[in-house]
Amino acid sequence: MAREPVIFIGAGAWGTALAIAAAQRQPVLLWARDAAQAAQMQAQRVNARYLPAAPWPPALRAAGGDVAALQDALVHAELVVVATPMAALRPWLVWLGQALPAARRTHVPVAWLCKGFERAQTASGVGLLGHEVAAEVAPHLAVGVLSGPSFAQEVAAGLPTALVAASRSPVVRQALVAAWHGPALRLYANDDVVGVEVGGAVKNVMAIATGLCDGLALGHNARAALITRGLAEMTRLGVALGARAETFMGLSGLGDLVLTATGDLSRNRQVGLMLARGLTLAQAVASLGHVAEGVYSARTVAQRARVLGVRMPITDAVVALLDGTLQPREALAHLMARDPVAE
Ligand SMILES: NC(=O)c1ccc[n+]([C@@H]2O[C@H](COP(=O)([O-])OP(=O)(O)OC[C@H]3O[C@@H](n4cnc5c(N)ncnc54)[C@H](O)[C@@H]3O)[C@@H](O)[C@H]2O)c1
Ligand SMILES: O=P(O)(O)OC[C@H](O)CO
Repeated sequence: MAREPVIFIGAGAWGTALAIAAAQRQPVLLWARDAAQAAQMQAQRVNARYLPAAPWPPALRAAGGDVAALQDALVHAELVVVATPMAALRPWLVWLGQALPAARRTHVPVAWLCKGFERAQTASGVGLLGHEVAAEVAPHLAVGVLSGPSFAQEVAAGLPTALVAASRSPVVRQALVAAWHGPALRLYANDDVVGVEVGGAVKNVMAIATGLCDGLALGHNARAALITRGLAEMTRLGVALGARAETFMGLSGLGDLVLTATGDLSRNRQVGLMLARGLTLAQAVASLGHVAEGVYSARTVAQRARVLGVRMPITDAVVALLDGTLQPREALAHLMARDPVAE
Protein backbone atom coordinates (compact mmCIF):
# COMPACT_ATOMS: atom_id res chain seq x y z
CA MET A 1 0.00 0.00 0.00
CA ALA A 2 1.27 3.49 -0.93
CA ARG A 3 2.22 5.74 1.98
CA GLU A 4 2.09 9.36 0.87
CA PRO A 5 3.11 11.87 3.57
CA VAL A 6 1.12 14.69 1.92
CA ILE A 7 -2.62 14.34 1.27
CA PHE A 8 -4.79 16.79 -0.66
CA ILE A 9 -8.58 16.63 -0.28
CA GLY A 10 -10.23 18.21 -3.35
CA ALA A 11 -8.88 18.06 -6.90
CA GLY A 12 -9.74 21.40 -8.48
CA ALA A 13 -7.34 23.78 -10.18
CA TRP A 14 -5.52 25.06 -7.11
CA GLY A 15 -5.28 21.78 -5.20
CA THR A 16 -3.90 20.10 -8.31
CA ALA A 17 -1.33 22.86 -8.93
CA LEU A 18 -0.02 22.75 -5.36
CA ALA A 19 -0.09 18.94 -5.30
CA ILE A 20 2.08 18.88 -8.44
CA ALA A 21 4.47 21.36 -6.80
CA ALA A 22 4.65 19.36 -3.53
CA ALA A 23 5.22 16.11 -5.45
CA GLN A 24 8.51 17.48 -6.79
CA ARG A 25 10.02 16.61 -3.40
CA GLN A 26 7.84 13.90 -1.75
CA PRO A 27 4.99 11.47 -2.55
CA VAL A 28 1.56 13.15 -2.62
CA LEU A 29 -1.99 11.74 -2.71
CA LEU A 30 -4.64 13.88 -4.46
CA TRP A 31 -8.10 12.71 -3.35
CA ALA A 32 -11.13 13.65 -5.48
CA ARG A 33 -14.70 13.06 -4.30
CA ASP A 34 -15.56 11.78 -7.79
CA ALA A 35 -14.08 8.28 -8.21
CA ALA A 36 -14.35 8.41 -12.00
CA GLN A 37 -12.44 11.71 -12.13
CA ALA A 38 -9.74 10.22 -9.88
CA ALA A 39 -9.38 7.13 -12.07
CA GLN A 40 -9.14 9.27 -15.18
CA MET A 41 -6.50 11.53 -13.65
CA GLN A 42 -4.46 8.56 -12.47
CA ALA A 43 -4.59 6.96 -15.93
CA GLN A 44 -3.94 10.13 -17.94
CA ARG A 45 -1.45 11.71 -15.48
CA VAL A 46 -3.20 15.07 -15.85
CA ASN A 47 -6.30 16.76 -14.36
CA ALA A 48 -8.08 17.20 -17.68
CA ARG A 49 -11.15 18.85 -16.14
CA TYR A 50 -9.54 21.49 -13.90
CA LEU A 51 -5.88 21.96 -14.90
CA PRO A 52 -5.41 20.41 -18.35
CA ALA A 53 -2.04 21.93 -19.31
CA ALA A 54 -0.11 20.55 -16.30
CA PRO A 55 1.35 17.01 -16.60
CA TRP A 56 1.87 15.14 -13.34
CA PRO A 57 5.20 14.14 -11.80
CA PRO A 58 5.65 10.42 -10.93
CA ALA A 59 5.27 11.05 -7.16
CA LEU A 60 1.66 12.28 -7.49
CA ARG A 61 -1.12 9.67 -7.16
CA ALA A 62 -4.86 10.19 -7.53
CA ALA A 63 -7.56 8.34 -5.59
CA GLY A 64 -11.20 9.12 -5.05
CA GLY A 65 -14.74 8.43 -4.04
CA ASP A 66 -13.98 6.17 -1.10
CA VAL A 67 -13.65 8.01 2.20
CA ALA A 68 -12.55 4.80 3.95
CA ALA A 69 -9.47 4.65 1.71
CA LEU A 70 -8.77 8.29 2.51
CA GLN A 71 -9.02 7.51 6.21
CA ASP A 72 -6.51 4.64 5.78
CA ALA A 73 -4.12 7.01 4.00
CA LEU A 74 -4.30 9.42 6.96
CA VAL A 75 -2.43 6.90 9.12
CA HIS A 76 0.81 7.95 7.43
CA ALA A 77 -0.01 11.61 6.74
CA GLU A 78 2.45 14.28 7.77
CA LEU A 79 0.50 17.13 6.13
CA VAL A 80 -3.17 17.33 5.10
CA VAL A 81 -4.38 20.05 2.73
CA VAL A 82 -8.08 20.82 2.28
CA ALA A 83 -8.25 22.13 -1.30
CA THR A 84 -12.01 22.52 -1.71
CA PRO A 85 -14.13 25.67 -1.99
CA MET A 86 -14.92 27.40 1.31
CA ALA A 87 -18.37 25.81 1.42
CA ALA A 88 -16.81 22.37 1.98
CA LEU A 89 -14.22 23.35 4.61
CA ARG A 90 -16.52 22.91 7.63
CA PRO A 91 -17.58 19.31 6.87
CA TRP A 92 -14.01 18.30 6.05
CA LEU A 93 -12.63 19.82 9.28
CA VAL A 94 -15.35 18.01 11.24
CA TRP A 95 -14.37 14.77 9.50
CA LEU A 96 -10.61 15.26 9.95
CA GLY A 97 -11.12 16.09 13.62
CA GLN A 98 -12.36 12.50 14.03
CA ALA A 99 -10.62 10.65 11.20
CA LEU A 100 -7.00 11.51 11.94
CA PRO A 101 -5.56 8.82 14.23
CA ALA A 102 -6.08 9.90 17.85
CA ALA A 103 -2.36 9.84 18.65
CA ARG A 104 -1.57 12.23 15.78
CA ARG A 105 -4.67 14.46 15.74
CA THR A 106 -3.12 17.35 17.62
CA HIS A 107 0.13 17.63 15.68
CA VAL A 108 -0.32 16.61 12.00
CA PRO A 109 -0.68 19.98 10.27
CA VAL A 110 -4.03 20.53 8.54
CA ALA A 111 -4.04 23.48 6.12
CA TRP A 112 -6.65 24.85 3.75
CA LEU A 113 -6.41 26.80 0.52
CA CYS A 114 -9.92 28.33 0.59
CA LYS A 115 -10.21 32.10 0.34
CA GLY A 116 -13.55 33.24 1.62
CA PHE A 117 -16.06 33.62 4.38
CA GLU A 118 -18.65 30.91 4.85
CA ARG A 119 -22.18 31.78 3.89
CA ALA A 120 -24.14 32.70 7.00
CA GLN A 121 -25.71 29.50 8.38
CA THR A 122 -28.88 31.27 9.52
CA ALA A 123 -30.47 34.66 8.85
CA SER A 124 -29.30 35.94 12.23
CA GLY A 125 -26.01 34.00 12.40
CA VAL A 126 -22.76 35.22 10.88
CA GLY A 127 -20.61 33.41 8.32
CA LEU A 128 -17.12 32.50 9.49
CA LEU A 129 -13.55 32.57 8.22
CA GLY A 130 -11.63 29.28 8.01
CA HIS A 131 -9.78 29.65 11.31
CA GLU A 132 -13.06 30.51 13.07
CA VAL A 133 -14.67 27.37 11.61
CA ALA A 134 -11.71 25.30 12.81
CA ALA A 135 -11.94 26.78 16.31
CA GLU A 136 -15.64 25.90 16.38
CA VAL A 137 -15.59 22.34 15.02
CA ALA A 138 -12.05 20.97 15.53
CA PRO A 139 -10.16 23.11 18.05
CA HIS A 140 -7.70 20.30 18.77
CA LEU A 141 -6.29 20.23 15.20
CA ALA A 142 -3.00 21.98 14.33
CA VAL A 143 -4.24 24.26 11.56
CA GLY A 144 -3.03 26.84 9.05
CA VAL A 145 -3.90 28.46 5.74
CA LEU A 146 -2.02 29.08 2.50
CA SER A 147 -2.82 32.34 0.76
CA GLY A 148 -1.23 35.08 -1.37
CA PRO A 149 -1.31 36.14 -5.04
CA SER A 150 -1.31 32.91 -7.03
CA PHE A 151 -3.11 31.78 -10.16
CA ALA A 152 -3.09 27.98 -10.38
CA GLN A 153 -2.14 27.95 -14.07
CA GLU A 154 0.98 30.06 -13.43
CA VAL A 155 2.12 27.94 -10.50
CA ALA A 156 1.57 24.78 -12.56
CA ALA A 157 3.68 26.30 -15.34
CA GLY A 158 6.52 26.83 -12.85
CA LEU A 159 6.31 30.63 -13.01
CA PRO A 160 7.70 32.49 -9.96
CA THR A 161 5.11 32.94 -7.20
CA ALA A 162 5.14 34.08 -3.57
CA LEU A 163 2.72 32.56 -1.05
CA VAL A 164 1.89 33.18 2.60
CA ALA A 165 1.83 30.32 5.12
CA ALA A 166 -0.31 31.55 8.02
CA SER A 167 -0.83 29.85 11.34
CA ARG A 168 -0.70 30.66 15.03
CA SER A 169 1.50 27.58 15.40
CA PRO A 170 5.18 27.99 14.43
CA VAL A 171 5.35 24.23 13.79
CA VAL A 172 2.54 24.44 11.22
CA ARG A 173 4.07 27.51 9.56
CA GLN A 174 7.39 25.69 9.30
CA ALA A 175 5.77 22.54 7.84
CA LEU A 176 4.00 24.59 5.16
CA VAL A 177 7.15 26.48 4.23
CA ALA A 178 9.15 23.22 4.06
CA ALA A 179 6.59 21.58 1.76
CA TRP A 180 6.83 24.19 -0.99
CA HIS A 181 9.57 26.79 -0.53
CA GLY A 182 12.04 26.53 -3.41
CA PRO A 183 13.29 28.21 -6.59
CA ALA A 184 9.81 28.72 -8.14
CA LEU A 185 7.66 29.10 -5.05
CA ARG A 186 8.68 31.45 -2.26
CA LEU A 187 6.81 31.06 1.03
CA TYR A 188 6.53 33.76 3.66
CA ALA A 189 5.37 32.80 7.15
CA ASN A 190 2.82 34.96 8.99
CA ASP A 191 1.16 34.49 12.37
CA ASP A 192 -1.64 36.99 11.62
CA VAL A 193 -4.20 34.41 10.51
CA VAL A 194 -7.10 36.87 10.78
CA GLY A 195 -5.39 39.40 8.50
CA VAL A 196 -4.33 36.78 5.95
CA GLU A 197 -7.83 35.27 5.80
CA VAL A 198 -9.65 38.62 5.60
CA GLY A 199 -7.35 39.69 2.75
CA GLY A 200 -7.97 36.46 0.83
CA ALA A 201 -11.74 36.74 1.22
CA VAL A 202 -12.30 40.45 0.62
CA LYS A 203 -10.04 40.71 -2.45
CA ASN A 204 -12.47 38.39 -4.28
CA VAL A 205 -15.35 40.80 -3.66
CA MET A 206 -13.20 43.71 -4.86
CA ALA A 207 -12.23 41.76 -8.00
CA ILE A 208 -15.90 41.43 -8.93
CA ALA A 209 -16.23 45.23 -8.56
CA THR A 210 -13.11 45.89 -10.65
CA GLY A 211 -14.19 43.47 -13.36
CA LEU A 212 -17.48 45.30 -13.53
CA CYS A 213 -15.72 48.66 -13.74
CA ASP A 214 -13.39 47.47 -16.52
CA GLY A 215 -16.23 45.71 -18.33
CA LEU A 216 -18.10 49.00 -18.43
CA ALA A 217 -14.93 50.68 -19.80
CA LEU A 218 -14.85 53.24 -16.98
CA GLY A 219 -11.09 53.68 -17.33
CA HIS A 220 -7.85 53.25 -15.43
CA ASN A 221 -8.56 56.06 -12.98
CA ALA A 222 -11.71 54.33 -11.76
CA ARG A 223 -9.90 50.98 -11.50
CA ALA A 224 -7.11 52.49 -9.39
CA ALA A 225 -9.69 54.16 -7.16
CA LEU A 226 -11.58 50.89 -6.63
CA ILE A 227 -8.41 48.97 -5.76
CA THR A 228 -7.25 51.64 -3.32
CA ARG A 229 -10.61 52.12 -1.63
CA GLY A 230 -11.04 48.33 -1.66
CA LEU A 231 -7.80 48.02 0.26
CA ALA A 232 -9.12 50.57 2.77
CA GLU A 233 -12.34 48.53 3.23
CA MET A 234 -10.40 45.28 3.62
CA THR A 235 -8.08 46.84 6.20
CA ARG A 236 -10.93 48.40 8.22
CA LEU A 237 -12.76 45.09 8.46
CA GLY A 238 -9.59 43.14 9.24
CA VAL A 239 -8.48 45.49 12.02
CA ALA A 240 -11.98 45.39 13.53
CA LEU A 241 -11.72 41.58 13.55
CA GLY A 242 -8.34 41.69 15.30
CA ALA A 243 -5.86 41.68 12.40
CA ARG A 244 -2.69 43.78 12.17
CA ALA A 245 -3.02 46.66 9.69
CA GLU A 246 0.40 45.95 8.14
CA THR A 247 -0.71 42.50 7.00
CA PHE A 248 -2.91 44.23 4.40
CA MET A 249 0.15 45.85 2.82
CA GLY A 250 1.63 42.39 2.21
CA LEU A 251 1.15 39.51 -0.23
CA SER A 252 -2.18 38.29 1.12
CA GLY A 253 -3.62 41.82 1.15
CA LEU A 254 -2.46 44.35 -1.43
CA GLY A 255 -0.59 41.67 -3.40
CA ASP A 256 -3.59 39.41 -3.92
CA LEU A 257 -5.96 42.36 -4.38
CA VAL A 258 -3.87 43.72 -7.26
CA LEU A 259 -3.49 40.29 -8.87
CA THR A 260 -7.15 39.33 -8.64
CA ALA A 261 -8.57 42.73 -9.53
CA THR A 262 -6.38 43.18 -12.62
CA GLY A 263 -5.49 39.65 -13.84
CA ASP A 264 -7.84 38.17 -16.41
CA LEU A 265 -7.15 34.64 -15.08
CA SER A 266 -9.22 35.60 -12.02
CA ARG A 267 -12.63 33.92 -11.90
CA ASN A 268 -13.95 36.68 -9.61
CA ARG A 269 -12.85 39.41 -12.02
CA GLN A 270 -14.46 37.39 -14.84
CA VAL A 271 -17.79 37.42 -12.96
CA GLY A 272 -17.67 41.23 -12.91
CA LEU A 273 -16.71 41.40 -16.59
CA MET A 274 -19.57 39.07 -17.54
CA LEU A 275 -22.14 40.98 -15.47
CA ALA A 276 -21.01 44.15 -17.27
CA ARG A 277 -21.69 42.40 -20.59
CA GLY A 278 -25.28 41.75 -19.47
CA LEU A 279 -25.04 38.09 -18.42
CA THR A 280 -27.08 37.10 -15.39
CA LEU A 281 -25.23 35.95 -12.28
CA ALA A 282 -26.40 32.38 -12.89
CA GLN A 283 -25.06 32.48 -16.46
CA ALA A 284 -21.74 33.96 -15.32
CA VAL A 285 -21.25 31.36 -12.57
CA ALA A 286 -22.22 28.49 -14.88
CA SER A 287 -19.86 29.57 -17.64
CA LEU A 288 -16.84 29.67 -15.27
CA GLY A 289 -16.80 25.95 -14.43
CA HIS A 290 -14.75 26.87 -11.32
CA VAL A 291 -15.64 28.46 -8.01
CA ALA A 292 -15.66 32.29 -7.69
CA GLU A 293 -15.65 32.69 -3.91
CA GLY A 294 -16.55 36.40 -3.95
CA VAL A 295 -20.05 35.51 -5.14
CA TYR A 296 -20.64 33.50 -1.94
CA SER A 297 -18.61 35.64 0.49
CA ALA A 298 -19.85 39.13 -0.41
CA ARG A 299 -23.02 38.97 1.68
CA THR A 300 -21.13 37.65 4.70
CA VAL A 301 -18.45 40.32 4.36
CA ALA A 302 -21.17 42.99 4.39
CA GLN A 303 -22.92 41.29 7.30
CA ARG A 304 -19.75 41.03 9.43
CA ALA A 305 -18.95 44.67 8.65
CA ARG A 306 -22.45 45.79 9.68
CA VAL A 307 -22.20 43.95 13.00
CA LEU A 308 -18.87 45.68 13.70
CA GLY A 309 -20.00 49.11 12.49
CA VAL A 310 -17.40 49.10 9.66
CA ARG A 311 -18.16 51.07 6.46
CA MET A 312 -17.77 48.94 3.30
CA PRO A 313 -19.55 50.78 0.48
CA ILE A 314 -17.89 48.86 -2.38
CA THR A 315 -18.86 45.57 -0.78
CA ASP A 316 -22.42 46.83 -0.29
CA ALA A 317 -22.61 47.77 -3.99
CA VAL A 318 -21.33 44.30 -5.00
CA VAL A 319 -23.95 42.66 -2.76
CA ALA A 320 -26.71 44.78 -4.35
CA LEU A 321 -25.41 43.83 -7.78
CA LEU A 322 -25.29 40.11 -6.96
CA ASP A 323 -28.77 40.28 -5.37
CA GLY A 324 -30.07 42.01 -8.50
CA THR A 325 -31.31 45.06 -6.59
CA LEU A 326 -28.89 47.29 -8.59
CA GLN A 327 -27.92 47.01 -12.25
CA PRO A 328 -24.19 47.28 -13.15
CA ARG A 329 -24.18 50.99 -14.02
CA GLU A 330 -26.43 51.80 -11.06
CA ALA A 331 -24.05 50.00 -8.67
CA LEU A 332 -21.11 52.15 -9.77
CA ALA A 333 -23.20 55.35 -9.92
CA HIS A 334 -24.32 54.57 -6.37
CA LEU A 335 -20.68 54.52 -5.21
CA MET A 336 -19.85 57.84 -6.91
CA ALA A 337 -22.96 59.52 -5.48
CA ARG A 338 -21.95 58.99 -1.85
CA ASP A 339 -21.42 61.98 0.44
CA PRO A 340 -17.82 63.23 0.61
CA VAL A 341 -15.62 61.62 3.29
CA ALA A 342 -12.00 62.11 4.34
CA GLU A 343 -9.53 59.62 2.86
N1 LIG B 1 -7.49 28.59 -8.68
C1 LIG B 1 -6.63 29.40 -8.11
O1 LIG B 1 -5.77 29.98 -8.79
C2 LIG B 1 -6.66 29.61 -6.62
C3 LIG B 1 -5.55 30.22 -6.03
C4 LIG B 1 -5.54 30.46 -4.66
C5 LIG B 1 -6.63 30.06 -3.89
N2 LIG B 1 -7.69 29.46 -4.48
C6 LIG B 1 -8.80 29.06 -3.59
O2 LIG B 1 -8.77 27.63 -3.46
C7 LIG B 1 -10.10 27.12 -3.30
C8 LIG B 1 -10.33 26.05 -4.37
O3 LIG B 1 -10.19 26.70 -5.62
P1 LIG B 1 -9.99 25.90 -6.98
O4 LIG B 1 -9.45 26.87 -7.95
O5 LIG B 1 -9.25 24.65 -6.78
O6 LIG B 1 -11.52 25.59 -7.34
P2 LIG B 1 -12.10 24.74 -8.56
O7 LIG B 1 -13.45 25.27 -8.82
O8 LIG B 1 -11.11 24.66 -9.66
O9 LIG B 1 -12.23 23.25 -7.94
C9 LIG B 1 -12.93 22.99 -6.75
C10 LIG B 1 -12.77 21.50 -6.47
O10 LIG B 1 -13.31 21.20 -5.20
C11 LIG B 1 -14.07 20.00 -5.32
N3 LIG B 1 -15.05 19.96 -4.26
C12 LIG B 1 -16.13 20.75 -4.09
N4 LIG B 1 -16.79 20.38 -2.98
C13 LIG B 1 -16.10 19.33 -2.46
C14 LIG B 1 -16.28 18.52 -1.33
N5 LIG B 1 -17.31 18.68 -0.50
N6 LIG B 1 -15.37 17.54 -1.10
C15 LIG B 1 -14.33 17.34 -1.92
N7 LIG B 1 -14.10 18.10 -3.02
C16 LIG B 1 -14.99 19.07 -3.27
C17 LIG B 1 -14.66 20.08 -6.72
O11 LIG B 1 -15.09 18.80 -7.15
C18 LIG B 1 -13.47 20.61 -7.49
O12 LIG B 1 -12.62 19.56 -7.87
C19 LIG B 1 -11.04 28.33 -3.43
O13 LIG B 1 -11.41 28.76 -2.16
C20 LIG B 1 -10.18 29.38 -4.13
O14 LIG B 1 -10.56 30.70 -3.77
C21 LIG B 1 -7.74 29.21 -5.82
O1 LIG C 1 -9.48 33.09 -9.80
P1 LIG C 1 -9.80 33.74 -8.48
O2 LIG C 1 -10.51 35.04 -8.65
O3 LIG C 1 -10.48 32.77 -7.56
O4 LIG C 1 -8.40 34.09 -7.80
C1 LIG C 1 -7.43 33.09 -7.69
C2 LIG C 1 -6.44 33.40 -6.61
O5 LIG C 1 -7.09 33.56 -5.36
C3 LIG C 1 -5.57 34.57 -6.89
O6 LIG C 1 -4.62 34.72 -5.86
